[in-house]
Amino acid sequence: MNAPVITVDGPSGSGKGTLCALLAKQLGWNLLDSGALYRLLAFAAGNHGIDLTNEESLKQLAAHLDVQFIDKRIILEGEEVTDAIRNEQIGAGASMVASLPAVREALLQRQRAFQEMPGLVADGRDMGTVVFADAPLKIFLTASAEERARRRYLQLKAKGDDVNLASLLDEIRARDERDTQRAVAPLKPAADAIVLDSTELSIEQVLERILREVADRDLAG
Ligand SMILES: Nc1ncnc2c1ncn2[C@@H]1O[C@H](COP(=O)(O)OP(=O)(O)OP(=O)(O)O)[C@@H](O)[C@H]1O
Ligand SMILES: Nc1ccn([C@H]2C[C@H](O)[C@@H](COP(=O)(O)O)O2)c(=O)n1
Repeated sequence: MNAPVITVDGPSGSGKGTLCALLAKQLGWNLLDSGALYRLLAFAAGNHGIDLTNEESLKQLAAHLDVQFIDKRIILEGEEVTDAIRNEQIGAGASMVASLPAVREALLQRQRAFQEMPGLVADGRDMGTVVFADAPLKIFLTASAEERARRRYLQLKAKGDDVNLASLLDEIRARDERDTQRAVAPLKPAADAIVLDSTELSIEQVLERILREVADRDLAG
């Protein structure tokens, strides 16, 4: 029997990562942060001097990406990059490499390998539409661009970064445009996804709502 999967897709800053980490912890399930793979590829491309539009080289790099996820740490080619991949520049680079079909294909099996017992919470853009299209519970988490920029601003400010709300809003809109308009696996809700707008919901309210859906489907045993 395949391990059950809960997919959580949505635009940048909608709260997917926060929610998925809480959900996986609460259920005792595995967690896939698929965006981290695209971020790692963009970061590795920088290390190797590969242009973010060079599909053939990026495909090769993606197929052989030397990465380890150890607890909450991410090690790329022997170097800890857990924090280094979490900025808007790498996010924009990730969004660029993610628009290349050969790159997406090269990362597919690596993502599917996370589907292990007792279950998987999968965070991304195409988890419910492509990677785990048979998942029994699919969530599409969204929020207004203004609220997502505000959240990102608070998050980066708390880290001590020098940030500007207007620029963050522009970056979020540009990333939304690229992620939703690309030809392959664009960001969109799966036909059978539950669409949750978190603009006016707390993290706890979103978690509670999803746990209710898990219970209704008897997914957690
Ligand atoms: N419902 C919410 N209310 C208020 N703040 C929230 C809510 N959900 C998430 N946040 C905060 O918003 C910020 C962005 O959340 P998070 O990183 O989980 O988004 P994301 O969708 O995973 O973004 P990305 O796809 O770019 O990684 C975090 O600081 C998080 O604590
Ligand atoms: N399943 C996925 C996950 C991520 N991406 C791309 C698009 C995002 O802008 C970028 C970074 O993702 P984040 O870490 O911000 O969630 O990676 C994708 O195309 N498909």
